[in-house]
Order: sequence, then structure tokens, then C-alpha cells
Amino acid sequence: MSVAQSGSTSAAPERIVIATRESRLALWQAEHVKARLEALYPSCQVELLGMTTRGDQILDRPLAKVGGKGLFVKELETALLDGRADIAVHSMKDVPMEMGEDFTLACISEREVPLDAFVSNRYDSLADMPPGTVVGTSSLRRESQLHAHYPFLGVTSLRGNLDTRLRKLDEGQYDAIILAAAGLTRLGLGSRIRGVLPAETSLPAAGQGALGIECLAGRQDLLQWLAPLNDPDTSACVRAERAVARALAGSCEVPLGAYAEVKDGQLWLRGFVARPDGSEILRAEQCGAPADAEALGVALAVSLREQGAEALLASLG
Ligand SMILES: NCc1[nH]cc(CCC(=O)O)c1CC(=O)O
Repeated sequence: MSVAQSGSTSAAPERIVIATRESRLALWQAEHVKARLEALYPSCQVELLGMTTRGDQILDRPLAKVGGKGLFVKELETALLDGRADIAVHSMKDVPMEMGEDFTLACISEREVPLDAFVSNRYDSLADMPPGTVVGTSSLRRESQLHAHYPFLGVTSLRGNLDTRLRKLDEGQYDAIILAAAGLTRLGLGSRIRGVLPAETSLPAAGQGALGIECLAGRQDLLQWLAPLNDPDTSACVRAERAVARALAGSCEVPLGAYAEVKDGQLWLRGFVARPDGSEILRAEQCGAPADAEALGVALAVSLREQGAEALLASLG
């Protein structure tokens, strides 16, 4: 689609700088957006500005203890404020639920497989794993669901970028690991996926598998240029999912999943909160119009509260 065809009145962009983390996954995502922008605006010069964030540096402690999701985003936002970059590309899963008022999400692009993947050199599936074998994950969401569905498996901590996690698996530190299918697919590592875990077994995190593009809220030019990259269904799903997480947990890391799908024009949202050991899981669902995405997320959170979500989360300390 050319700019003229889109009915745009402002001139095509001349140059767009993308701030990005330097992990292989982040760089792939930034390159992907660069290619899409170049296809939309052939005369535009699109450049990447690679940055190392605090979240990439701190690998020895659980993220939840050192500042959570914001660690991956803050340096990129500083580059936007300084004018060193125009946009930042994020895995929506890593974007804090509350954004500063200076910033906005210009678009959320079409999402890929949003589910978790089972990766192992020894077993075909979780069901094949003998009691006492060990699954690596550092996500409380994955851990709680593993304990609930497969109580005889061990779960131990696993951090680092995707390549590091796969290396630790290959060294034999774990019998299997759980990763987002989307990250593996993007990096050409789809052949490592032994099975995709259905949402019933491992409900994904809010925003999993979706890319969002952030810019300064005042940049009307960018908001207009980026609009064609927005996928309305994905955007509605991710807004519903994030509303659940925002209402229940802010940006704290808690055992919480939220996952929406659009089917036959209806948005179907599922969510849960749990104890990390899986001994208690509260679940809820909502169905409604995609236009009501955020209200559906809020309603789902209310329904989890009515079941005692507040007390459960408070008891996690
Ligand atoms: N927490 C890190 C992270 N952030 C986004 C992805 C995968 C890609 C995505 O969900 O868009 C991953 C890796 C993982 O959870 O396995």
C-alpha cells in the first residue's frame, strides 16, 4: 500500500531510528519492523540503534526481585525522550502494564503462535516425563501450571536469552524446558519445538507472541505512519489480556496468565491466577465484542477477585 493510497496527508517519513535491545530475538524483531517499514515507505531510511538494558545485564537474580519488566524498556524510552531514536520495538509480553504518560503504543502487529513450547532432547512431551525429572523455567506462570497438571515433575529456575536457555538444556542441566513458541520460530529454531502446549495446559502470558511499537505520545507523524502495521484483532486481544494483568498485578511478576482469541467476531478471553506451587488455581473467562476488549479484561479480573484472587496474591508476598 503506498502512502497516497492510504489517504495519508502528511509526507512519507524520511528517516526512522529504531531503538532495540541487542539480544538475538530483539534484533530479529527490530529488523522485522525495519523491513515492514521499508516495504511501506521505500524512500525512508530505517536504522537500528542497539542498546543494552539493565534487564539484559542482570542475569544472576530473578527478574521479579530486581525491578521486573520495566528493566527491559527504560533505556529504550530514554533514547526516545533524547531524540536518539523514534520508535522502540517490544515483545508485548515484556512491556510494563502501566506506561509513562510521555509514551504510547502506536501499534500492535499481527501475532504469531502465542502458545508455550515444550523443548527437550529426551522426551516427546510433558506426559512422557517420568516422576522426578526436571523442567526448567523461571516464569511463575509456567511453574504454577506445570505443578498443577504434572505434580510429579520437578521445576527449576532457568534464565538467560533464548540461546543461553537452549545451551543449558543441551548441557543436560534440565530434562526439558518451556519457552514461548514465537521466540523460537522467529530465530529459526522451530525445529527444537517438540510440541506446542495447548492453552488448557499452559495459558500464555498477556501479550505473548505479539510485537508492539512504542513512540512518544506527541509524535502524531509516527502514529499515522505506523497505523498500517496495526492488526486490529491482535490489538484487541492484547489490550484485553493486559487489562487483566493491570487490574490484578500491575507489572509485578505473579503466577498469572491471560489469553484472548477472536473467533467469529467475538473476543474470548481466559485468565488465571495461582499459587506458584499449583496448589490453588483460580480461573475465569469472558466473551464479548472486540471493541470492549479492556472492559472484558477488567470484568475477568473482577470475577477472579470474587473467587479470592486478592488474598491469594497477597499471600505470595
Ligand atoms: N520473557 C522473555 C521473552 N519475551 C518474549 C519472548 C518470546 C517472544 C514473545 O512472546 O513475543 C520471550 C522468551 C520466552 O518467554 O520464552
